[in-house]
Amino acid sequence: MTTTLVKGAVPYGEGAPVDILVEDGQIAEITAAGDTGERPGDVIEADGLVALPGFVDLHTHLREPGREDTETIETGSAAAALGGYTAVFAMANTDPVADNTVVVEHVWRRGREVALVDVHPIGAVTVGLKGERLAEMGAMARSLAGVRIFSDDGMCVADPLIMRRALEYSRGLDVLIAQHAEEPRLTVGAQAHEGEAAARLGLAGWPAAAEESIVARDCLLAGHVGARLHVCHVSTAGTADVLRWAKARGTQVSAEVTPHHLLLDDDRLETYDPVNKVNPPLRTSSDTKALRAALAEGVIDCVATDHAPHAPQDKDCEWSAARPGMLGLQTALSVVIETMVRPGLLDWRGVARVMSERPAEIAGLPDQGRPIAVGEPANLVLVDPEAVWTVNGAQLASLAGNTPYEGMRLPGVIKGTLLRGKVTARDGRVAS
Ligand SMILES: NC(=O)N[C@@H](CC(=O)O)C(=O)O
Ligand SMILES: [Zn+2]
Ligand SMILES: [Zn+2]
Repeated sequence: MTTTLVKGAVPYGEGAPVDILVEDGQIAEITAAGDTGERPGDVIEADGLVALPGFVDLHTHLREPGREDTETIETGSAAAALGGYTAVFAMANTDPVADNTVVVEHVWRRGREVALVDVHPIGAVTVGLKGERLAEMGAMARSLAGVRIFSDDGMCVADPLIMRRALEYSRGLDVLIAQHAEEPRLTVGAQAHEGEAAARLGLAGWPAAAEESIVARDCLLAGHVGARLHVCHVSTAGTADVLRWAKARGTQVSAEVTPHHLLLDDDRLETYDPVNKVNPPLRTSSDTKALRAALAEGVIDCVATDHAPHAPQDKDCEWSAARPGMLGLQTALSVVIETMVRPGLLDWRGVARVMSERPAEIAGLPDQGRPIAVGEPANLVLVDPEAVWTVNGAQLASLAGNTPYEGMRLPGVIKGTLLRGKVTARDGRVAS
């Protein structure tokens, strides 16, 4: 039997510190700090640390297979563990695309071998992400990988009839379609959010309505066929309004926002530094404000990183040639503290809700996002809420270094992550 004693942590940052005894992957005892006698096994000194359920990321790009020069399942899993994650969903836009059982089973198996975080492959909705023919969703759902989320992320399922059919199948299979909402006809050649900043810099604009119109359409389609829908990386105030309306009329829709869309805005364009290029683009400061409010309110259900590693040659080039995307796994919590906890929009219970509980519920993971209570799986993250750190892309576990937070001082340091009782990260190092 493996035993770990977490000493002096404060679950959800509420009340008196406790000792949490973990045995065989489960929380076996919770007692007032100091009351637990000598125990054999590992001890984690967690005095004053906030204990939260391990985070669940519904949107991660791990780049294996195909771009192992930028991230592998192993390096991405390390970044996830260091970021406090105990489960991640790996997007299907790999090379080859995860549109068949061979690829999703590879990702699943490799994730198990690395064993730093539960890696759940997302299957593609359409063959090759082309938006033309549905992929074999049923076969992927029934495979060893047990795929439960399907997405063409990177591309929008733009054809309304294909989207309708996908939603109908998803209902029958009890899986979830996650849409990258972007009407492609409205974003041809687009480089940045369509607004003042892009106009001044002469960058082709990416209108908010390209996102909002697809979200509205998909909510109507999901309601019509009685399916669930998940909206990836919500980036505009208008999308939050559409979601509020759809939820009020009973649509089964959930949505995520990325840390970068909560913190950064199109003021960043002034530098022309492609590290700030991302899809959907950084919007205006009034959008970030509306997204924070929508997350606090529950109109946006959760935070997902859209961790998108890119090689230097694909990022350190002229703006129009650069690939969109930014790293996110190791900075997500700090950005959520900065944008949501410090301004008083969320307390630690709220952080647990948006980073762990809601994503686990949306994905249907029975053993993640669970309460910190006796008998529950020991998926835990220990956070020093007062500590501050300086982001350095080269020191992050990802193979790529494209963080938009380079040099920024951010609050909140992750001191430990436990996956079913096994320590996966401790004091900034991945457990071997
Ligand atoms: N977010 C991004 O800018 N890029 C993602 C694709 C995506 O999430 O749409 C990627 O795969 O690089
Ligand atoms: Zn996307
Ligand atoms: Zn993505």
